[in-house]
Formats: sequence, structure tokens, C-alpha cells
Amino acid sequence: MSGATTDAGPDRPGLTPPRDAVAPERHPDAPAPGEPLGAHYDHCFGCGGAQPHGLHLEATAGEGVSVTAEFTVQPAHQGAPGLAHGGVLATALDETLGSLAWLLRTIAVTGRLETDFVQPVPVGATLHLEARCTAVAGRKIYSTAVGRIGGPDGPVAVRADALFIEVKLEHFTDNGRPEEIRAAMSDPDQVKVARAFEVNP
Ligand SMILES: CCCCCCCC/C=C\CCCCCCCC(=O)SCCNC(=O)CCNC(=O)[C@H](O)C(C)(C)COP(=O)(O)OP(=O)(O)OC[C@H]1O[C@@H](n2cnc3c(N)ncnc32)[C@H](O)[C@@H]1OP(=O)(O)O
Repeated sequence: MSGATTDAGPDRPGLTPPRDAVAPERHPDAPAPGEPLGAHYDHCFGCGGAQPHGLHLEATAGEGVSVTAEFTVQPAHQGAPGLAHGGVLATALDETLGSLAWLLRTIAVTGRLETDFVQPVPVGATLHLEARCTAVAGRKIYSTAVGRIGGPDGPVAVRADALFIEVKLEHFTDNGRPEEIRAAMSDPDQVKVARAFEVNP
């Protein structure tokens, strides 16, 4: 055994914003509170309509830099009999936190996601999620989310804290499989989404 056992450690920066972090700013052109955000990519496992077994998570803009979202657990999402798989629940949190990017109008990917599984979530249950951005430091975006069963006042089932990192469009074009990238770039709807994030495809 060696060294201190903090949750972060010197080589693994944690989820606590640094001293120079600032409060997140809602972009002036962000969708209005109550506006559905839609999918950022039709084939996204979290929010896309073209994934038969995806989560089909629907997110809505909230006040400030916050969102709410809903997702109903399907039989295809099971881990144990009749219960949602933990990875699927983490995906729901990740997707909800990721959709905060619409409010910041920034493209960002998950660097770190720390999840607490508080209570099992049965198949058929609707998970109500809320996420908000807590701080920004350069390219680092700090955020937190909670998921409740059955309604916005239901029992807490899952929680997460996350660090997203702002990236350029090249993050996708350099790393994604060329056939999907080509298809995305020739899809006017996808180009519109990229523009909404103020990226020139
Ligand atoms: C036509 C095409 C259309 C395109 C579509 C456009 C619209 C799409 C819109 C939106 C899409 C969003 C999709 C959302 C989906 C849900 C969210 C996900 O699941 S995303 C997938 C999972 N995540 C990844 O795959 C990331 C994989 N990781 C990486 O690529 C890199 O590690 C990356 C980009 C995260 C960072 O790499 P670096 O080289 O850019 O930057 P470095 O210098 O390493 O980090 C910057 C700072 O962040 C800290 N950092 C990085 N990773 C950290 C970590 N894991 N924990 C703590 N700190 C970390 C570092 O310590 C550094 O901090 P210091 O500036 O030095 O203070």
C-alpha cells in the first residue's frame, strides 16, 4: 500500500472545481426553459430515435444551466431480472449531463463520471432526471445529476457527478469511423445540430 487514499490522487484529478473556476453561463441563444432539446445524433444510444434498443431519453431545457429528462426502462435494458442494468442507468445520467451542452452551446465529452446507485430501478419505471452545471474552468465543465423513480418528487435512485471536457469538432471527425462521419456530415439535420453548438462542420 502506498500514498494517500483520496478519491482523486495526484495523477487522477477529481470532480472538485479548481480555485479559478467560474459560475457557468447560460448562452444567450440557449433553448428557452421548457423547450425540448431533441437528439444531438439520431443514432445516439442515449437520445437517438434510430436505435431500437436505445434509451430514447428526452431532455428539456431548464432554468440557468440545467436540464430535466425522462427515460422509461425497457426489457432490453435489464441487468438482473426485472431491473435496469447499472450501465444503462449510468448512460441515462451521462446523456442528461451531456445535454447541458445545449445550454452552454459548447461541444463537450465526458472525461469522468462518478455514479451512486441508491435504489434499484424496475423495468417499466420512468426515471426523471435533473442535471445542472456547477462550474466551468477553461475547457473543464463540472456538473451534477440526480434520477428519481416515477416523478420529479419520487425517491432518488441514482446520482452522478461529472467532468466534461470541451472539444473541437475534430474530436469526432478524427476519431469516429469514417462511414458514420461521412453520413453525419452529409445529413442536413446533423449539420444543423453542429451549428447549434456553434461549430462549422
Ligand atoms: C459532422 C459530425 C457531427 C458531430 C456532432 C456534433 C454535435 C454533437 C454534439 C455533442 C456530442 C456529445 C455526445 C454526448 C454523449 C454523452 C456524453 C458521452 O458519453 S461522450 C463519450 C465518452 N467520452 C469520451 O469518449 C472521451 C474520451 N476522452 C478523450 O477524448 C480525452 O481524454 C478528452 C477529450 C476528454 C481530454 O483530452 P485532451 O487531450 O483534449 O485534454 P487533456 O489535456 O487530457 O484534459 C483537459 C483537462 O481536463 C482534465 N481531465 C481530462 N480527463 C480527466 C478525467 N478523466 N478526470 C479528471 N480530469 C480530467 C485534464 O487533467 C486537463 O486539466 P487541466 O487543463 O490540466 O487542468
